Amino acid sequence: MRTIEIFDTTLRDGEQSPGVNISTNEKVEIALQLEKLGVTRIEAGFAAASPGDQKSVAEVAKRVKNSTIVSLARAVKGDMDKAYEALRHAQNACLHVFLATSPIHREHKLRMSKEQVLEKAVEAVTYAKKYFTEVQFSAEDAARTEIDFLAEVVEAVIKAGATTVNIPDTVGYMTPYQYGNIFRELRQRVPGVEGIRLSCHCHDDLGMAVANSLAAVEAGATQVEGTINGIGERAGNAALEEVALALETRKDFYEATTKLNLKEIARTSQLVSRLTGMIVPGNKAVVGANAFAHESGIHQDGVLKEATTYEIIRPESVGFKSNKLVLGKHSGRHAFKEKLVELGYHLEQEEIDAAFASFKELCDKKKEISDDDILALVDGKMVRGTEMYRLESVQLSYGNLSVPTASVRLVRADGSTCEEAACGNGSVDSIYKAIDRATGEEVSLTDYKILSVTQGQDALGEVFVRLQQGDLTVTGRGVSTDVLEASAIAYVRAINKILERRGEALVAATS
Ligand SMILES: CC(=O)SCCNC(=O)CCNC(=O)[C@H](O)C(C)(C)COP(=O)(O)OP(=O)(O)OC[C@H]1O[C@@H](n2cnc3c(N)ncnc32)[C@H](O)[C@@H]1OP(=O)(O)O
Ligand SMILES: CC(C)C(=O)C(=O)O
Ligand SMILES: [Mg+2]
Repeated sequence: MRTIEIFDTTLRDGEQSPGVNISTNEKVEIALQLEKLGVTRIEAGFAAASPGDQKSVAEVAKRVKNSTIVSLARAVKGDMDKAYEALRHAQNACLHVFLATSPIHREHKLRMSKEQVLEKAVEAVTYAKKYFTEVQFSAEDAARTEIDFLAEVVEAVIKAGATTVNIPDTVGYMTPYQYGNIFRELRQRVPGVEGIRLSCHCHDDLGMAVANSLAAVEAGATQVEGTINGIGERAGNAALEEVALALETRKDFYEATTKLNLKEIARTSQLVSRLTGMIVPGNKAVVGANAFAHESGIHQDGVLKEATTYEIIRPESVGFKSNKLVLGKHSGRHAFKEKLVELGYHLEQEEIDAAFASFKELCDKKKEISDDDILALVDGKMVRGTEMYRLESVQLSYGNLSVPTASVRLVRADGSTCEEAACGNGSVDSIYKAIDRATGEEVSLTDYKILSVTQGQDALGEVFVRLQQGDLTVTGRGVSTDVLEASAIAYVRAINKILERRGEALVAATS
């Protein structure tokens, strides 16, 4: 049985999903969960992309001990230097340098000849090897590259010291048969290929990312790259949970498996979904809400008699399990903390205390507290850096014949308060106009979603907003039993993120 290594790029390619942007603290939270899931490599970001990305890679590198931390870099010395700086504290680090090799990219994007691409790839790997033992080279758009040239590049970068060579299907163009053949050819023709990791990286433009990754494994790939829930640029990347479950469930066929702790899959998927705002569709394989639900009578009858009639994966094997701890009004801090650990959180005492206080408040409003309630609560209370504003109160005057008017009171990081009122086209609009006035920020609301986190009349509502200010796009999430309060919390959080990006929150807190 071969062991396939898992390279997770949720924090890099996953964050390239349009509209997604994850703060440093959120990235650390996801990375710690990925470490628990047992991924071999975590691509924490693209350090040269922005100071924020460099900081995120560095923070993840400091906190994660059992997975190798990777930063992406172009074949540019400045990019590699920034990656080196960010990865200095990692227990195990890997530089991931890429350069496109396909004719389309060579001609139109890089404007380089084959010879120049070959020379630059070798030069980049040689430079990276001065600082890193582990260097991964990716031939971007490898799948649309002439096979002779691709083999030449792979051979040259191996000679220059690359320890992993990745063959991405950057634009999701391949069929499984074609993609597998590339790996077969490279295995046959490239000297030295048996001594390195050969990696696949698939995109889902034609819905074949997972099938292509599995075809690569069949043809000799030793590492699979992808993201949790398949998030990523355009249609996304190969969903790692699907790859892992396909290998596990069909190891009779693939004769390969991963070292993932599969029981952590549900938790990881939920965490990534919450922190990115990318909602997992109900029918999504492995982690969708319906993945283990049976609707029709004949199926229900079969499952009641013997689960394997209609279930090829046991829900418990991927971490969908029944509650062991039932929390309520009479629970104390120990049980609460235990529940947080069970749900996959690694919170500081300050964060636990804040979440526990809200939990007790919620107990007075709700009879039963479900895991989803706790997840929503904790997520809302996670301390994410210095927050410039906190919503203290929101009041609304509304009637079907009058103009809605809202007043809000915000508390600044230094303890001072600001209060404003405004009219709007609807309740939410008036709240948002009042917050704009109180903060003095001009932003555009580009997305607004309401979800019910839990069920019943006393359900928690979750609001997700996306705001734009100039080039900045941020998201915010708020949870409350009242959707208008949740709307206000989400909006204030998004504004805090804008301020954090502009560096103002930090200045305000330290001045
Ligand atoms: C397939 C992938 O997922 S690749 C990763 C994609 N991810 C990202 O691009 C996110 C992060 N990117 C960024 O923040 C920015 O693009 C930066 C900071 C890297 C570069 O920004 P800018 O200097 O403004 O350049 P811009 O993005 O407009 O253009 C990219 C430049 O890099 C060049 N380039 C692209 N890939 C590579 C590479 N692998 N090695 C060297 N140069 C490259 C392009 O040809 C272009 O060069 P040019 O300016 O001489 O025409
Ligand atoms: C940077 C590379 C590996 C990439 O994401 C791609 O080619 O899709
Ligand atoms: Mg990619």
